[in-house]
Amino acid sequence: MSPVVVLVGAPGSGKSTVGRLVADTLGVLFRDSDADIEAAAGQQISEIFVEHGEPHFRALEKAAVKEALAAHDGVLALGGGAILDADTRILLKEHRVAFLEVTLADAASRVGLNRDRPLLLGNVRGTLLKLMDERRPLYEEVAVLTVRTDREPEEVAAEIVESLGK
Ligand SMILES: Nc1ncnc2c1ncn2[C@@H]1O[C@H](COP(=O)(O)OP(=O)(O)O)[C@@H](O)[C@H]1O
Ligand SMILES: O=C(O)C1=C[C@@H](OP(=O)(O)O)[C@@H](O)[C@H](O)C1
Ligand SMILES: [Mg+2]
Repeated sequence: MSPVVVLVGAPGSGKSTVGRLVADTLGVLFRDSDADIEAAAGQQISEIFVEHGEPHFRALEKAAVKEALAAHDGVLALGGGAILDADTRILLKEHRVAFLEVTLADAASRVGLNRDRPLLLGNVRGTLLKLMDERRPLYEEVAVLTVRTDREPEEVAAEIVESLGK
């Protein structure tokens, strides 16, 4: 079993939003590694960060991604930092991965409006800039497709569906 497509990209690139649209279009299930982590831990991501720290969150994330890659055959959205783990990147090489590319301005305005992201507390723009610079090579390393997101989520989803030949 393998996901139809796996979405990676920075926070605010639209992985969760676009992933759901792609799944709806294809008539398959949608899964989000962040939601899996929250369900397994019985805590929100922000609570996990505060109570147990980022390394613990990353360990939960690594296990959640491994499990979803092996057991899910719909659309899978990962958290923005999942690709930081080298073993996860190796696993992703066996999958169809799409990188949702986002500008700093778009990411900053989208996460500013949205639910809490513990990593971005404080200086949202500065943290996003650093994180996007550091991670871009990792997103590009695992992706077979790069999709621009400076347009409506429906258009982003349509390009991904088209790339799948469906
Ligand atoms: N292409 C887009 N254009 C405008 N807003 C978007 C787009 N994609 C996502 N959003 C909005 O940005 C916010 C973050 O989206 P989300 O899917 O949670 O991103 P991610 O999972 O990559 O962090 C949400 O409020 C969502 O509605
Ligand atoms: O970029 C990151 O390190 C993170 C991104 C978040 O997911 P989204 O990319 O869906 O916001 C979530 O996994 C956690 O807050 C850490
Ligand atoms: Mg998300």
